[in-house]
Amino acid sequence: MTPSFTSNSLRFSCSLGLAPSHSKFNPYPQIPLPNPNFHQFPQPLLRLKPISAVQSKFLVPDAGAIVVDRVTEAELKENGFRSTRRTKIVCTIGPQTCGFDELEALAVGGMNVARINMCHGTREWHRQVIEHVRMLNEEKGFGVAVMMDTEGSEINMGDLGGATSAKAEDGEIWTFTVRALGLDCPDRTITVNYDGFAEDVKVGDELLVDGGMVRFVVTEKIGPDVICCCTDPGMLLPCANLTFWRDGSLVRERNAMLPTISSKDWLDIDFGIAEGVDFIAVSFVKSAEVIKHLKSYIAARFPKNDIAVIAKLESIDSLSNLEEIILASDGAMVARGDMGAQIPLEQVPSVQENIVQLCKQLNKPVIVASQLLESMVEYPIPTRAEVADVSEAVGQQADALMLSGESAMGLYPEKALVVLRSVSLRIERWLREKRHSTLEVQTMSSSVHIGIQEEMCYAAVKMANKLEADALFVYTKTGHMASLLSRNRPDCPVFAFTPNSSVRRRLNLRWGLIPFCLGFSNEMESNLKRTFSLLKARGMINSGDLIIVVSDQLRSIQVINVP
Ligand SMILES: Nc1ncnc2c1ncn2[C@@H]1O[C@H](COP(=O)(O)OP(=O)(O)O)[C@@H](O)[C@H]1O
Ligand SMILES: C=C(OP(=O)(O)O)C(=O)O
Ligand SMILES: [K+]
Ligand SMILES: [Mg+2]
Repeated sequence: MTPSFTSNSLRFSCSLGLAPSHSKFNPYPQIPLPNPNFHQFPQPLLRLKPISAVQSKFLVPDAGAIVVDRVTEAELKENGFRSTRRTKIVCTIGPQTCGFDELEALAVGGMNVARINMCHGTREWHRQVIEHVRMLNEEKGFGVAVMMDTEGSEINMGDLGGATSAKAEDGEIWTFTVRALGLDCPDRTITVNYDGFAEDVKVGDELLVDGGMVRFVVTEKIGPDVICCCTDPGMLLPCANLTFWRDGSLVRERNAMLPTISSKDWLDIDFGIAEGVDFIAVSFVKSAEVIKHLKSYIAARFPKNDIAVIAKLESIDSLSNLEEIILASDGAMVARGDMGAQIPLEQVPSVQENIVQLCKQLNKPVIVASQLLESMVEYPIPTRAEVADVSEAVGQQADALMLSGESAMGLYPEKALVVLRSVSLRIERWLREKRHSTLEVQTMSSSVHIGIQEEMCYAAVKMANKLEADALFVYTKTGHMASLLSRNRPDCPVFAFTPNSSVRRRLNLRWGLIPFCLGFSNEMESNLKRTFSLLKARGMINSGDLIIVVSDQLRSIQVINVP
C-alpha cells in the first residue's frame, strides 16, 4: 500500500501498511508483527491534536523566527530549565513504528533521532520512513534527526529458504554450508554467506548464532559442508549473525578481511546521502581508515551534504584502535549486541565505560546501544536489572541511549521510550543533587587539545555550575562551540543557536544541548536582545533568569540576568 499525502488531508490517516513479510526475521515468533492494536499508554507528556495542513503552515518558520522542537518547548514552559532531559534518545524504526501515527507518538515521547537499519527492509521502505520524519519536522514542529545504519559484511546465515524461523534441538546434527542452495535447502541445513567459512573452521570449534542464542560444536568437515551438533538449543532466525570460537576466544581468520563497507553498503550510503540523512552509522568498523575514506567520499561527492559519520564499535578489531577510530569519526556507538558476540560478555561493561569516557575526552558524541530494555519487546515493564543498566549509562553521562528491537518490532515501543525518559530524568537529577551535597566539582580536564575555545567553554561551564545559572547560551555556526560546552556536562542546559537546520539536527545527539534554529549577526548585543525577546514571547525564559553567554566571535563569556 502506498500512502498518499494530499496537501489538505489530515496526516493521521497515513500508514505504511507494512505486511509481516517485510520483516526479515522476528526473534519473538509468538508476537505477530505488526501489532494492529496499537495503544498509547502510559499517556505521553503531550497529547497532540491532529492539525490540518492549513494550520500547519503557521509552524513553518519565517526568517526572523526562532525554531525549537515542540517537545522541548512544552517541557521548558511547564517545568523550566531543570526539567529538560540531558540524555538523548535514538529509536530504531521497524514494522511496529514505521507508520506516521506511530512515528509521531515516538516524537511526542522524546525521540531525538530515528534510526533505520539497512540490514532489514527495502530502500523504498526506508525512504518512506525518512519522508514521514521529514513531514513530522516540517509540518508539526518536531526536530527529529535521521540515522542510517549500514549492514556491514560479517558472517551471516542465509535466509532459511524463506522460513521465518527454525528450531534447533539439543543433540541434533545440522549442516552449515557455503554451497548456494536457494530454495532447495534440505532439512537442518543452513547456508553461510562467507566463502572462506568451511576452510576457516576446525573440528571442535564452537559456532555461536546471534552471540550464543543457539550454540553448535563442529564435529566434521566434508568439503563445503561443516557438520555440527547442537549444544544449546534455540530458535534460528534468517540472516542471523554467526561467530566461531576456539579455546574460549573468537576466531578471526580471513573473515577479519571482509570489507567493512560492502558494495551493498556503498549503494545504501548513496541512498542515505540522496535522502539527506543526518548521520551514517558504520557497522563493524575495524580501523580509522574506513571512516576517513567514507568522510572524504561524502565530502567529494556531495560537498553540500554535511553528514556525520558514526563509528559502531562492535568488532573485536576496533578495540585495539579505539582512540584513532573515534578521532576520525563524528561520534561513536557502543554496539553491545555484536560486541557481546565478539568478546566475552563480562568484558562488555568495562569496554562500554572506556569508550564513553574516551568519547567525552575527545569531544565526540557517544551512543550506548542494544538490549537496554530487551524484555520490553514482550513485556510492558522492564526488569529491575534493565533499569539498573540504563541508570549506569545515564550515570556515565553517555550522550544518547538507543532502543533497537524494543521500538522496531516490540509490543511496547512507547512504553520503552517512557522508561528511558523517566530513568534518565530521575538519575540525572539525583546525580546533580549528589554533586551539590558533596560540593564535588566536575573533574573533566579541559581538553586533550588545549585551545582557546576549549578553555573558554570549560571556564564557562565551571562558572555556570558555581553560580547555579539557569542556562548557557551559545551562538554557533558549525556546532563546535556548542559541543565543547556539552562535553563539560554542565548542570544547566545549553541553548545552542545556529542558523543551519542540519547543524541543529546533528546537535540532537549531544548531551544537554537544546538546539535552536536562529539567524544571527556579528552584533552580539542585538543577537541577545532578539533572542531574549523571542524566547520570552514563547514563554521559554523569564525576566531575572541567570544566563551565561559564550561567544566565539567576541571571545567573551557574559553573565546576564534576562531583562
Ligand atoms: N526495517 C525493518 N524491517 C523489518 N524488521 C526490522 C526492521 N528494522 C528492525 N527490524 C526488526 O527489529 C529487530 C531489532 O532491530 P536491530 O537491533 O536494529 O537489528 P538486528 O537485530 O539485526 O541487529 C531486528 O532483528 C528485526 O527483527
Ligand atoms: C547496534 C548494533 O548493531 P545492529 O543492531 O545493527 O546489529 C549492535 O550490534 O549492538
Ligand atoms: K546494522
Ligand atoms: Mg551490530
